[in-house]
Amino acid sequence: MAYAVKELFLTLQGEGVNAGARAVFVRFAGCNLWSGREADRASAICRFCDTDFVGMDGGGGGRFNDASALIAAVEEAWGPGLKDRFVVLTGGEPMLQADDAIVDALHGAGFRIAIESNGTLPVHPGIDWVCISPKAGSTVVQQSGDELKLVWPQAGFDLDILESWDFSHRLIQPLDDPWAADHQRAAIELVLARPQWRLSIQTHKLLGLR
Ligand SMILES: C[S@@+](CC[C@H](N)C(=O)[O-])C[C@H]1O[C@@H](n2cnc3c(N)ncnc32)[C@H](O)[C@@H]1O
Ligand SMILES: Nc1nc2[nH]cc(C(=O)O)c2c(=O)[nH]1
Ligand code: SF4
Ligand SMILES: [Mg+2]
Repeated sequence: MAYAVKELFLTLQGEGVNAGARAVFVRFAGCNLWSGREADRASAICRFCDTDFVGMDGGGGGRFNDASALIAAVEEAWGPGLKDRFVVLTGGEPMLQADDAIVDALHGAGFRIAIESNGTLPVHPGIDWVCISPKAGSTVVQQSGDELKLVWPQAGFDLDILESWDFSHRLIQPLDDPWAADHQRAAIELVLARPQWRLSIQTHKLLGLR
């Protein structure tokens, strides 16, 4: 199978429990909750996306004709060293494209694989670190994993129900938009009221990382 990748780059994981870790990011093109076109944003299921995932024209992006071509690009981005290799599959929605061939090839090259997914598709069982970020108005079928990362505020979620899902870590990530300061305060209030949750800050934005 061929894979459509918007961009592929080495950075530090900015969010969640693994924040600060060196990682190659593979941003797959396309999402099932928004077309990515601004004209469609207001009618999309997911309306607050901070990411351009349309096309294959970003740095390191392109069409990769098979898994070995994609993994070669991931290895090249990682650089020298076979230990502690770490890759994050994101997008867009990575579960539209992440398949056995990619998971097997990345594991074969010694990578620990994390994913950032909206949870509307079952996550590949071979993935080592599953981060699910649910979106109001979608049906979340992947209700287990390593971290549940809820962008906040988001109307339409019952936190008692989310707390019953099977995740090792629960994080609240303030919505980044023109009212971010208000959302940060709301997120802090939520964590102060509900100790099962922790705050996730998008540190790459603060640090000027990609
Ligand atoms: C761009 S998404 C790609 C992965 C997948 N489609 C998803 O939504 O989880 C990566 C992460 O950014 C979060 N995110 C997107 N837009 C955001 C925003 N405006 N503020 C804070 N987090 C945001 C998502 O919820 C998700 O956790
Ligand atoms: N540095 C960095 N960390 C991230 N964590 C999740 C990201 C994403 O867009 O999925 C992201 C991203 O785009 N950059
Ligand atoms: S589900 Fe993820 S990639 Fe898709 S529009 Fe929402 S935040 Fe963006
Ligand atoms: Mg991002």
